[in-house]
Amino acid sequence: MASKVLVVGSGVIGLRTALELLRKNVRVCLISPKTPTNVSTTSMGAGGLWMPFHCDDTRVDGWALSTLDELTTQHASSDRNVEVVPKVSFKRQLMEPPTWSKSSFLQFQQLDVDSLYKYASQNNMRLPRREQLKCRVHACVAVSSSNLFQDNERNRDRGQALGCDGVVNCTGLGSRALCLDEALVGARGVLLHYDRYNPSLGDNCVGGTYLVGDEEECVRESEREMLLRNAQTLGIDTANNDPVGEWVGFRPYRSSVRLEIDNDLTQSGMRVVHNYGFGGSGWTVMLAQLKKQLLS
Ligand SMILES: Cc1cc2nc3c(=O)[nH]c(=O)nc-3n(C[C@H](O)[C@H](O)[C@H](O)COP(=O)(O)OP(=O)(O)OC[C@H]3O[C@@H](n4cnc5c(N)ncnc54)[C@H](O)[C@@H]3O)c2cc1C
Repeated sequence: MASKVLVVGSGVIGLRTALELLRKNVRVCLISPKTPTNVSTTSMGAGGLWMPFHCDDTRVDGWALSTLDELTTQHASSDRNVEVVPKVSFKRQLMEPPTWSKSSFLQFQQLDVDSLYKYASQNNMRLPRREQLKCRVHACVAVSSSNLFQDNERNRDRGQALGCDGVVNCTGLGSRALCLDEALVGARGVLLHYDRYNPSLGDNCVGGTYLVGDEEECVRESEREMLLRNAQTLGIDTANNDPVGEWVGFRPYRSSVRLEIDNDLTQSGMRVVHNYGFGGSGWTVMLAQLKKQLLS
């Protein structure tokens, strides 16, 4: 087991990785260009709900269910970090009940909706409050492929200068440039926030549109209109209640999550583990994604 590890990235995946390592008495140095509570990061802006979503990796359902088990236990012990909030999903087609719908806690049910969308499903999701992820970031720096992952000599020197003997790469979509990973694409999503635009508290949000490969950073009028219609269906009086915020984010989508030891870099003397590509499910799998052997 490494004695001090450099975790790169302070989204939900980087923070959970850091926490797991700390629990194993490993010292952690966390670096990121943005603080964990910065709402412009994907993890902070996202809905933060438990639901496997647009992640094709077959391992995701298992990770999601074990995360759900742990959240259920935390909720039963009145852990205030886990909330149960209603969530309604609108579908154009009747959906097959997913495997996780059998969980009695989630109370999954299909609803008939007489609106733009023919079907909706409802269940009780849990939102881990994001205050729990506030932590001290060691240094606010961005690393680039040339200074961390490609120049092995400098990589080793840099790691040794920080006193680290391992690196976990949790840079989400940043890995596209960092690792020149062309399999990683942004899946754009738009959210409208009602009541309070305070992502550390459970606000009402509508959205989570999904468009793979769309890099547009502004909300389009057509999207806003569609989300407002959904908000109306949910009973929000949109005529007298403007959204207090809107947000565009990019899910780090990859057909399979990259969770592996980088053998090439590790041979050069610095053990590097990649941990990214969780698409629309980063929060959902957060308690289970890091394989035990990767932590050994
Ligand atoms: C609209 C929308 C709604 C969503 N809703 C949900 C939901 O309800 N439930 C759910 O489970 N998931 C949801 N997601 C998906 C979820 O947000 C992502 O799966 C998750 O945030 C990915 O976390 P991450 O830590 O891998 O990446 P990120 O949160 O993007 O974190 C990456 C970190 O790496 C840092 N970084 C990047 N490049 C570098 C670099 N070169 N050097 C140093 N640091 C770097 C960044 O600053 C950041 O700190 C949603 C996403 C969107 C867009």
